Amino acid sequence: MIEVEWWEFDDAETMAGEVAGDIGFIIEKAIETNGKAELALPGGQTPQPILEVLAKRDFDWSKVRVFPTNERIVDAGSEYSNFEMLERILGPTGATVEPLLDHHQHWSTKEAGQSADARLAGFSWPVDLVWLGMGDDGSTASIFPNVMDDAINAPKARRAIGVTPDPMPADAPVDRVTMTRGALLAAHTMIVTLSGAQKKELLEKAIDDGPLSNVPIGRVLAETEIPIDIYWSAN
Ligand SMILES: O=C1O[C@H](COP(=O)(O)O)[C@@H](O)[C@H](O)[C@H]1O
Repeated sequence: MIEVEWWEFDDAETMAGEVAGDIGFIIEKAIETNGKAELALPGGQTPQPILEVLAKRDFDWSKVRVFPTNERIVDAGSEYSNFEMLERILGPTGATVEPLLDHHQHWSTKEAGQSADARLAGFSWPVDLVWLGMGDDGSTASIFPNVMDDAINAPKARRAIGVTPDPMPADAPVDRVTMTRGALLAAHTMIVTLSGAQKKELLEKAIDDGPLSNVPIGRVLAETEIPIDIYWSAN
């Protein structure tokens, strides 16, 4: 049975302060211990207010490297890019924000996955933090329900693969690259952030179903060997 602790908040703003505080502690400890901090961060809406609070903290940001857990295969500057979002919020701090892809190249989905895999080899595994979000369908990073086998069962050494979602998510109908389950689990600390009653119910069931879960977040969390903190806000 995995070890999870839920932290519940009335609103996204209160949650942002708490999560940013906890991530700040992880960064400080990592810099103190190893002289650097390496963090895998989610895309989507939920992380943005948290990152905005975190960006106001006064670390030696030059020792912090972050990268997205997943990315949309889009041109440089696209509003769909998770890297662009991280760069916009954390770039001004002086942290190094690493893309999973060279967005100036025109990759096939498979090539994009291979390229992301090669880029991820440049980090020190396990990384200090893997932070996950969750979609309405139980997806996490860009591991989607109907097409999750390759990411869930990837060879241990494979950290990223290309993904064609089926169906395509309406809010960003493009192919992706995602960290594999093996890479997502290679972390000193793992947290999940989400909001809304429907997602809470879905995640509780996914955790209860464990390795038999039919949604990606359940299949990923079922294999964790470290305690997981789950931060949830009602809205
Ligand atoms: O598309 C994505 O969405 C999920 C969930 O995002 P949210 O807006 O519901 O918080 C996110 O975890 C993933 O990294 C992102 O690419």
